[in-house]
Amino acid sequence: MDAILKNQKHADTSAKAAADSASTSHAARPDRAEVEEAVLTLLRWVGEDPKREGLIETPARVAKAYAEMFSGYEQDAAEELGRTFEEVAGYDDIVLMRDLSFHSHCEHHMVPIIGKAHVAYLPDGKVVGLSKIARVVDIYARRLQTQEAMTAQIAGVIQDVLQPRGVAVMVEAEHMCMAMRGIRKQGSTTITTRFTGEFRNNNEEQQRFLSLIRG
Ligand SMILES: Nc1nc2c(ncn2[C@@H]2O[C@H](COP(=O)(O)OP(=O)(O)OP(=O)(O)O)[C@@H](O)[C@H]2O)c(=O)[nH]1
Ligand SMILES: [Zn+2]
Repeated sequence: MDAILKNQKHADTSAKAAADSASTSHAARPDRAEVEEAVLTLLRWVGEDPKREGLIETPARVAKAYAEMFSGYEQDAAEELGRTFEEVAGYDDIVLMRDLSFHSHCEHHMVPIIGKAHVAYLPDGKVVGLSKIARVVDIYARRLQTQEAMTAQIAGVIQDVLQPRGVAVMVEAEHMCMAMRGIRKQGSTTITTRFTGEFRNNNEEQQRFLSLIRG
């Protein structure tokens, strides 16, 4: 648990550093030409001829795709949750978003992790726009991840910023590094959970979350 928390802190710090450096200078990052050169090297590594017609534009396309798939380093999840509402007619029960699909990449092999996140919180006076929860999932997904760290990061930022009575996060995902290579187990799903506050301390609330996502 401590290790996950530390990683989470580390990830947030590095993300902040990346975001800061992105807004000030790109000194720490390679430029497009260097990235394209690296893709050329990979093409040669897999046995391709980078000069053949179909591959001429590939290094540029890969650089563009990576910028999109890893755009989470440029974004601040806490900022997304900054705008809250209090006018919800006293509603203070569970808010649950089920089946938020995401695509991420594992930090070990840089291949896809494909899955769904279920995120709930018990508001304490304020709620947040539903799309913001989905954005938080995407921000963390669009970084190199382990499923455990991503699960802890989503719960951590919602707890820190909204300060609800509790947060529950379940992530279900398939890791392509287990399906396409290595052990080659297709169709297996990894489930991770993180509970805070009442979801952690009150078994009934935790069971309610679990039965709602299964329903
Ligand atoms: N805990 C955890 N492990 C992950 C995640 N994504 C990938 N892995 C695992 O990370 C491990 C990396 O193991 P290593 O032995 O360093 O690398 P490897 O030789 O490529 O391992 P194999 O996949 O077993 O061939 C593998 O067991 C992967 O299945 C994740 O999100 N969480
Ligand atoms: Zn992997």
